Amino acid sequence: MNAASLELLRQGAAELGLELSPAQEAQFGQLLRLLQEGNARLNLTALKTEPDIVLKHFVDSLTCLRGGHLTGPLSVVDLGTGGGFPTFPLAIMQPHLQLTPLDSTRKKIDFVRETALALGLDQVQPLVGRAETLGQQPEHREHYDRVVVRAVAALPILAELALPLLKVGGVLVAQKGPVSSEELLAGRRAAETLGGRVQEVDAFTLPELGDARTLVVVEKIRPTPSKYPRREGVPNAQPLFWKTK
Ligand SMILES: C[S@@+](CC[C@H](N)C(=O)[O-])C[C@H]1O[C@@H](n2cnc3c(N)ncnc32)[C@H](O)[C@@H]1O
Repeated sequence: MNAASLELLRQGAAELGLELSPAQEAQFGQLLRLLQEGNARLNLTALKTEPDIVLKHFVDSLTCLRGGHLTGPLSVVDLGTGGGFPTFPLAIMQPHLQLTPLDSTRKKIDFVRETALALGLDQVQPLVGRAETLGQQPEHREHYDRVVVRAVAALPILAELALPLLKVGGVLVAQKGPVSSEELLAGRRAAETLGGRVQEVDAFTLPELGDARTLVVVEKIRPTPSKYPRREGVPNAQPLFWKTK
């Protein structure tokens, strides 16, 4: 990683109250290189330049740590991880998290597995599958302390995909762009139907770029009714309390 990009990473982390050790800086440098190589083969991300990757993937992912919901020895599913975000920045900065990056696309999970191995991140255990299916399987349903999700779907869809995976007392941390009042209302209603309650809506801007972001935190307060999640594709096609596009 060049000196200017490293400085962007340090500043972005500092805004979140984080200081990178030399070992963590080296891991981010290696991640950058592996992502650029992987991208040439697999088209994992539209972001190609170093500062773009550093700000829009690394620093952006670290903002999931706002509010302190992702610290300590917690089991965390990263639902729809794609090329490994926010999993990798979280794993580097919070080594006590037990992370399960989940994606329905095998080639993405293969990349995440190889990259975790190369970075020595043993606490990252990737999984191929769809959240709708896993959410109905006893070994995954109501099994995790946290679900984190970045850039996957509208809130009512996320609520249906994520809340069944959480233990009662667990928390969904959904990182999104700007959230309209309509989406938030639908998200609140969906969360209530699924055993959750919106606990916090944290609107902020990304360091350096100023892009709008929202962290929506949903606590699971009772078990999810057994009919949720509905079968594959239905949460997206017929979102609870939300119009389809
Ligand atoms: C836009 S990408 C976001 C990737 C990553 N979270 C990021 O921020 O860069 C959305 C990812 O979610 C995955 N996905 C969407 N719906 C899913 C589901 N129901 N179960 C598992 N993965 C899903 C897709 O395969 C895709 O890789």
